[in-house]
Amino acid sequence: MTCRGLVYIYRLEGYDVVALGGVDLDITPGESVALIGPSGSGKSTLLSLLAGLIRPAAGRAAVDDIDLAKASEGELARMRATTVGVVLQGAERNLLPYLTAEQNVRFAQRGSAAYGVADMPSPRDVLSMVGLSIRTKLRQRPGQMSPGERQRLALAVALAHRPGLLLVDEPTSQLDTTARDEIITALEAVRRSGTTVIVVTHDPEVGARMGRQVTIRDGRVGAEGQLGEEFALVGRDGSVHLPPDVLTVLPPGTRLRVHPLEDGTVLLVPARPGSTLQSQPTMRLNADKGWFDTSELEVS
Ligand SMILES: Nc1ncnc2c1ncn2[C@@H]1O[C@H](COP(=O)(O)OP(=O)(O)OP(=O)(O)O)[C@@H](O)[C@H]1O
Repeated sequence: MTCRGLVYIYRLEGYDVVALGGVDLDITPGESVALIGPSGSGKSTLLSLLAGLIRPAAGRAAVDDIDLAKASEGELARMRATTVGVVLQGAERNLLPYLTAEQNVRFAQRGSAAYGVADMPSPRDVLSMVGLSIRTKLRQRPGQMSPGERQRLALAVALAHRPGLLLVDEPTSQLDTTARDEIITALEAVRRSGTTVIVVTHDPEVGARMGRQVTIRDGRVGAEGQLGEEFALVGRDGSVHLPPDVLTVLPPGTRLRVHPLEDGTVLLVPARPGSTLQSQPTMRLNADKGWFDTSELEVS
């Protein structure tokens, strides 16, 4: 999955909302990625674009070999039936209320079979991956299930055709910690099966359990985390989104002097009148590793 300079604009009467202002992102097969970031930053919009539910206003987005800007509606519907599984926010939106759990999965498989997908797992196997394969659960309708079970059923429906990419929007909102942990366990099982997982989440625990965390801020990729370490990214235009803790020291609008040092470190020093390195907060960039080390922030 690749995005280059991806832009999306909601056109409202009288004004436009730029939800994505140039997203650059590559996700390789088998990765599990959490899209995190403040409310309104563009996470759900990015997920909807990757699902082919809305079209980019500019830039490029591709899932496998499918160009999401150029593909026809039919090609996008085929993509969702064959290679991508989508779980929209709110489990109920993904389920048919009058069908049992097993029938919901079977119904989704019928849709994929119409597009030529063969060799799909049995509904029980799919439901087993999300921990819902006991006999009583198979026969329950969504309305008879707990909120966490409904959410896991929505995951199963999205996984029914064994997609290579699973897109999930806020799977744990309004769930208690037990139900949340069961969702995380299910997502980890999906990842282990080789499916790429992209999850929009506000839940730090879900974020931490995905292999990679991508922060979306103001419609762009703001920072990345991996193995507990946060990375800031230099964009294609040379801009850098600073992590929130750094922004408290170097707020938006701060003019910076940029000092590349011989050891590969770059110092960012606020250009205040009469400032010296000793009297100003200084940000240190490690050019070799490409990250900001916030622990080296010198505030004197
Ligand atoms: N249907 C819509 N019409 C107009 N503006 C919208 C619409 N959906 C989202 N927006 C705006 O686009 C921007 C990005 O919204 P989006 O829902 O993608 O953010 P988000 O990071 O997913 O937020 P949240 O975490 O609250 O779900 C916000 O400014 C939002 O108000």
